[in-house]
Amino acid sequence: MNGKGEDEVFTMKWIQKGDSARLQLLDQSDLPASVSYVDLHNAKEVAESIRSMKVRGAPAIGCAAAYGMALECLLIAKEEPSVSGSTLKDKLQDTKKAMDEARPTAVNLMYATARIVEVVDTILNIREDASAALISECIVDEAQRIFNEDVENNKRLGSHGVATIDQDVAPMRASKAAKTEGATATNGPAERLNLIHHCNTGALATAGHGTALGVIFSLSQAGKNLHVYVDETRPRLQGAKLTCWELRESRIPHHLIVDGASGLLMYQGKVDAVVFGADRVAANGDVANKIGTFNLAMAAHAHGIPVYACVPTSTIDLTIPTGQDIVIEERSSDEILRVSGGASIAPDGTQVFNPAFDVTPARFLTGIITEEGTLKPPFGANLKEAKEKALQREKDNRQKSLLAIQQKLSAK
Ligand SMILES: CSC[C@H]1O[C@H](OP(=O)(O)O)[C@H](O)[C@@H]1O
Repeated sequence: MNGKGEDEVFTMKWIQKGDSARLQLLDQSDLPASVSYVDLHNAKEVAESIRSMKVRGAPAIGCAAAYGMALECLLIAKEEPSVSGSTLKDKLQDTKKAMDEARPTAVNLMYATARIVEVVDTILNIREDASAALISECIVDEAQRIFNEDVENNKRLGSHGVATIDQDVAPMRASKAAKTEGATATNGPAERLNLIHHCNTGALATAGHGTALGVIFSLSQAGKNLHVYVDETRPRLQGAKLTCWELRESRIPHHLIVDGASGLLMYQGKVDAVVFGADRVAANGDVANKIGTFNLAMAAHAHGIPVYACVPTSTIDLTIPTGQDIVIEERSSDEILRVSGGASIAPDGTQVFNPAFDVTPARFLTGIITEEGTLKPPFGANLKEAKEKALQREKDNRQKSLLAIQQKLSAK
């Protein structure tokens, strides 16, 4: 995950020979016990991998979905080489609909599949008789662009995060350190920066580097002395299983805690800031994220501890006015009743409510760290500006790919 050598673990890899392709996907449900991969050959297999959380994390889900659309288009082009552009578009829209239903809260999924359909529109507007093979080539290019843009955006987000922590948090840490005598058992030396992180938002949840964990990696790479309290994050335990695995790989000091321990740590003055990712950000700055985020942010707010949502602009959904309008995915009872699939922890017949996400009202956030910079309240106007900047950047990138498409079209 840290970009070293051929044997490095990767979240997903596109493998194509001629008109045959597969998506090699790290099966995250096996971590940390084992590192294993699955080969996916069509959109249905990708959608099932998203639904069963073999791949999870909003940006990673978006990248996988885009590749799933590319797999499907290649298969259609192979089975029906003379299919018309409009028929192909109809089939891909059906594919998008099925893919988008795999996990309804993470907007990166719908954002990515919409970009793929937009490419088809772009091509057909240039030449309505474009072949399915050519359209497939352009869709593969767009899926690769979505993947590569996510890695670059996360690194930019990480550097904004370092600047924000230096500006907002380090002075508070320094004044606290002046009052603290000696190191504490978990916090380490007084000058060390102690963060709480929720769920998993690292390279495993994205195309690379990560969002909130990406800020932590960037702080470490900048030589900051830091330590992380890792929320285990019930019920799927992404913190315990995935974040601890990534922090160990990166040799960043950390302690695993139960989600309910964050309040005590704040009460004891052991927390300098709280960072987490997002699955969808509404136009007013309300943040949908892994269940437990709201309680964490509220406790931090009550203690005057800075709270940052770390969000690529692809996760911002300006069509959703407030968090009240965000669909919250509910998952199976067994995720709560059976820890890692073991025996039930509650009496037979116990009723279960298992929302996978909650919504943190914008008023509990100190900032929203994006690749376009760190946004402070009032979030509405600032989110709109950041999204517009990102969309312009995407349009510029699309323009370059449009030129490449036109060259391909004229060469055919
Ligand atoms: C940068 S990942 C964003 C988000 O995705 C995770 O959810 P899940 O593991 O269920 O896919 C978690 O909410 C992260 O904060």
